[in-house]
Amino acid sequence: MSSRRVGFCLSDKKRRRMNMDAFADFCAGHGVEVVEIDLTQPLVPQGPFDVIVQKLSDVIVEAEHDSQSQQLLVNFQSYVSAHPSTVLLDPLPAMTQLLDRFASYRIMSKLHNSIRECSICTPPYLEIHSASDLSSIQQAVTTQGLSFPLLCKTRVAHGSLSHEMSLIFSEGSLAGIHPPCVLQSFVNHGAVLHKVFVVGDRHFCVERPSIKNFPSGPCERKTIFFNSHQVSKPESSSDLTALDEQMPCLHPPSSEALAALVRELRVQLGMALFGVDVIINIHTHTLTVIDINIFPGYEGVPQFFSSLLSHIKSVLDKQASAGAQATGSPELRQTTGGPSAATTGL
Ligand SMILES: Nc1ncnc2c1ncn2[C@@H]1O[C@H](COP(=O)(O)OP(=O)(O)OP(=O)(O)O)[C@@H](O)[C@H]1O
Ligand SMILES: O=P(O)(O)O[C@H]1[C@H](O)[C@H](O)[C@H](OP(=O)(O)O)[C@@H](OP(=O)(O)O)[C@@H]1O
Ligand SMILES: [Mg+2]
Repeated sequence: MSSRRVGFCLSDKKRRRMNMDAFADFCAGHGVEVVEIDLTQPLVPQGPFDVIVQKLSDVIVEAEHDSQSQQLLVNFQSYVSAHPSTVLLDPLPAMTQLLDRFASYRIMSKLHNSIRECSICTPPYLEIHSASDLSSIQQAVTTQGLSFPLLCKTRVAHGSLSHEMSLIFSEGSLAGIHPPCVLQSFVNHGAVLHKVFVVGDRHFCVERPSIKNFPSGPCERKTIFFNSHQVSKPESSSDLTALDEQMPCLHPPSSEALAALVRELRVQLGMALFGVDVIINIHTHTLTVIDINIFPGYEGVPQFFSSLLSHIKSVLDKQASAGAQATGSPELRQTTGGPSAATTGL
């Protein structure tokens, strides 16, 4: 197999977190050249690339209000459009939709009906688009079937501010929310989170600390403000994650249910690199999906490098055989190489 060239487009934080230099060394040993793409320089001289692995979420979010970031995004998209044989992991439109919790929660809410072989659900949630009077929010909470405690999360699902959230215990405390945001019923799950990390057709489930159980229903308790990275990182340990009373261990999610969930999400999202956060409801024992992340950290997945390289190779092999016909439209070839992933304009 001639040397394959893989470009990486990551924020500095992501590049360090992922240890991209170590991944480049790992790939070099397998005949795959990994190079870092400098978005601020012309892309053509830096290419060509067989595959580009990107997490441009920072640039996409900043492009909303910053012309320089918008130009970087336009340059990148122009390069990708002009090089249809370059496989993008993952396509920008697929990634962009997950930067908006309104969009990702709509996808999550349909899983219950699209996965028939097992029981998977998502907590009731409510989109709060703009500041509204308290009574209409309270009314909507009731009519949408949400139950206290409620979690309030920002609409933007990426970046440090997106991890600042609150646990709300009473209707009166809803006055403190800052739209645009989502309200989501808190589900007691015994302070154990199951992080499912997806890399192409492989997935890995890692157990993590999580928020403790709370009495169901409204109560006169002050809102708890927290950062999600304080409660569900491997080392997270606080009053918020320590159970107030012992409870029997819950069975982890069944491998069949996780496989069905990942299979469905890979088709729905058209992505190869994503994470799904899953909890088990302590009352119903139902597998409950609470979050989807783009290109997560894969902490606790020692197989990440080998799985990513394996996926890159499989995508390129498909590209090579599909290139033989070269009849598919360029857009269809700009996918993750996964199941008939559809791409839509940015
Ligand atoms: N509906 C819910 N019921 C119970 N606990 C929840 C719920 N939603 C979130 N949590 C808890 O809050 C934590 C953070 O929530 P969430 O994953 O939505 O935030 P996030 O910032 O997107 O996290 P990350 O990006 O690190 O995955 C979860 O790991 C879990 O401990
Ligand atoms: O783009 P961001 O910074 O929001 O991406 C986060 C992502 O939302 C998750 O919080 C990841 O954590 P895990 O789900 O535990 O992997 C973060 O990974 P990390 O290794 O950087 O903590 C992403 O940054
Ligand atoms: Mg999460």
